[in-house]
Amino acid sequence: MAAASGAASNAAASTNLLELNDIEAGYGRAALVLRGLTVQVPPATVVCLVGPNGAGKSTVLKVASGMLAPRSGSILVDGVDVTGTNSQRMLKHGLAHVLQGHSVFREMTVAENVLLGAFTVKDQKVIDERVAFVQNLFPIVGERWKQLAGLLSGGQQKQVEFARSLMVSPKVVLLDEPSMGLDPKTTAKVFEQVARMRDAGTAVLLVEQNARRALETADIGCVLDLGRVHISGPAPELLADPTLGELYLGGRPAS
Ligand SMILES: Nc1ncnc2c1ncn2[C@@H]1O[C@H](COP(=O)(O)OP(=O)(O)OP(=O)(O)O)[C@@H](O)[C@H]1O
Repeated sequence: MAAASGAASNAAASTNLLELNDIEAGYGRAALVLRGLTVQVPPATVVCLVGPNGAGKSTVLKVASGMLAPRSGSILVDGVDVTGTNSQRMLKHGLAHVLQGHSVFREMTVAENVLLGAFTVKDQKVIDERVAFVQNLFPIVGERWKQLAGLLSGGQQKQVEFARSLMVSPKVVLLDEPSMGLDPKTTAKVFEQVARMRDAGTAVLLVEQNARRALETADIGCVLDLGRVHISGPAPELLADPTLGELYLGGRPAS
């Protein structure tokens, strides 16, 4: 476990799909929220950001997706410097952001919701291949394809959001609190789906309040505090650390 360093800091630069290097960022004239934050996301890996309320976890995702321009530092996607790129172009570079809360359009069908994610894709054959891919990954999406999304449960709607994000064939999916508002059983299923995305080859940068549960799915954990990565390392090591458990994960690990 590394103190005050980025995730997977031993990985060579070229092996990371996303790198946020020494990022400083904040809102308007208010004080900085991120103060020299470094996070690295290798391929087919779930990296999870945990930390206290207000630590800046969602802000990291906003910077990564181009919603919020950093004041300093650099953002690399698959080795290409994309610092200062807006959110629409970030999508083209391969970063898909699944926002906090529910973002399905309830009055539209599951199909319409998912296909919205492919609005930049012109080739129908590619769209068809991706639809088959997401329907295979999230069977409920295929089963309820023609139904109104508003008729699905919260956990099923989350799968529609995941499917929509995968329609651009992203290099990295940014997931902001995917378990928000879901009961424990549904939360467990949502994390299973996150693992399935990773196993299908997509890298994930995940922000979660439900830190212990998220770290059980993640490969790498980063503890944020005071706007930078305080500690990072393999998620099982973070989970097993009694001090971290007390400070950041809501208690000691179960013995
Ligand atoms: N749109 C905004 N405008 C101004 N300040 C903001 C905005 N969004 C967040 N902040 C501030 O930035 C800081 C970090 O917020 P952020 O949402 O990134 O934290 P977080 O770690 O995700 O918190 P939580 O776990 O409570 O969701 C907080 O002090 C918050 O008030």
